[in-house]
Amino acid sequence: MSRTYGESAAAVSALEEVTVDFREGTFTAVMGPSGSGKTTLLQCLAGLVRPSSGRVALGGVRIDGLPEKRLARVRRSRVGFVFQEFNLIPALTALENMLLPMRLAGRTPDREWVAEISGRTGIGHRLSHLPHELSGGQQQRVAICRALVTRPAVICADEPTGALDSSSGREVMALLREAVDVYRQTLVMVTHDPVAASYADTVLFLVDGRIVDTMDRPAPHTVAEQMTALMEGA
Ligand SMILES: Nc1ncnc2c1ncn2[C@@H]1O[C@H](COP(=O)(O)OP(=O)(O)OP(=O)(O)O)[C@@H](O)[C@H]1O
Repeated sequence: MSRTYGESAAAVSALEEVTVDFREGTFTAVMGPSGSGKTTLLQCLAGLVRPSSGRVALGGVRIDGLPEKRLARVRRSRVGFVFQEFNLIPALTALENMLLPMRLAGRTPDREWVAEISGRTGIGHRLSHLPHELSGGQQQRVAICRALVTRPAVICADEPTGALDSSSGREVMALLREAVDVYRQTLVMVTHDPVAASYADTVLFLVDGRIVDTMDRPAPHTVAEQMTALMEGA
C-alpha cells in the first residue's frame, strides 16, 4: 500500500509500498522519526485515509474501495480509537461517552460487557461523571472502554500516553496490554515513547514511509537504541 499527499511537484510520499499484517490478538507499536508516516499508516488501517494505491483489509474484508458511507459504518463498528487528547465529548458522562459508538452504529449495548470492561479498567464507580471531573488517566480509561465496547476488529491508538504523567501512562499501557491478553483484542499503537512501545509484542520502525525494521519482544532500552540509530541515520 502507498499513500501520497498533494500533486506533481508538491507531492509528498507518506507511505511507500508498505506491506504489513497485524495479526488478530496481537499488539503492534509503530515508531519512527517525525514525518515518517506513522499516523498515515494508522489512518489507512482505520479507514480514515485511503491509500493512493494498494489494498487495506480489516478482519479479512477489503475497505480501501468502499464508498464513504459504508466506510463510515465500518469505522464505527469495526474500529476503536484511542487518542492522545482522549477526545471525549465534554457534555456527556463517562458512560454516555462509552456508549456513543454503539448508539451511532444503531446497536444495543451489551450491559454485561459494559460492566466487565468498566470494572476491569477501574472506572466503574465514575460512570456518571463528566470528563472534566476525571483525571487524565481516568479519561483515557473511559476512552479505552469506548474503544472496546463494540469489540472492534482493531483498536488504533495514536500516542495514548502522550498527555499523561508517567505513572498514569504505565497504568494505561497495562490496560491496553490486558485488552490484548484477556480479550484477544488486536491493537496497533503509534508512539514516540520506548517504554510504551515495550508493552507491544512487536515494534515496527518506519523511516521515510517505509518499514525499515521490526523488533519482537521489545525492551525499552533496545527500542530507544534503535530509535537513536534511526534518527542518526535519518
Ligand atoms: N493531510 C496531509 N496533507 C499533506 N501532507 C501530509 C498530510 N498528512 C501527512 N502529510 C505528510 O506526510 C508525511 C507523513 O506524515 P505522518 O503524519 O503520517 O507522519 P508521522 O510519522 O505520524 O509524524 P509525527 O511523528 O510528526 O506525527 C509527512 O511528510 C507529512 O507532512
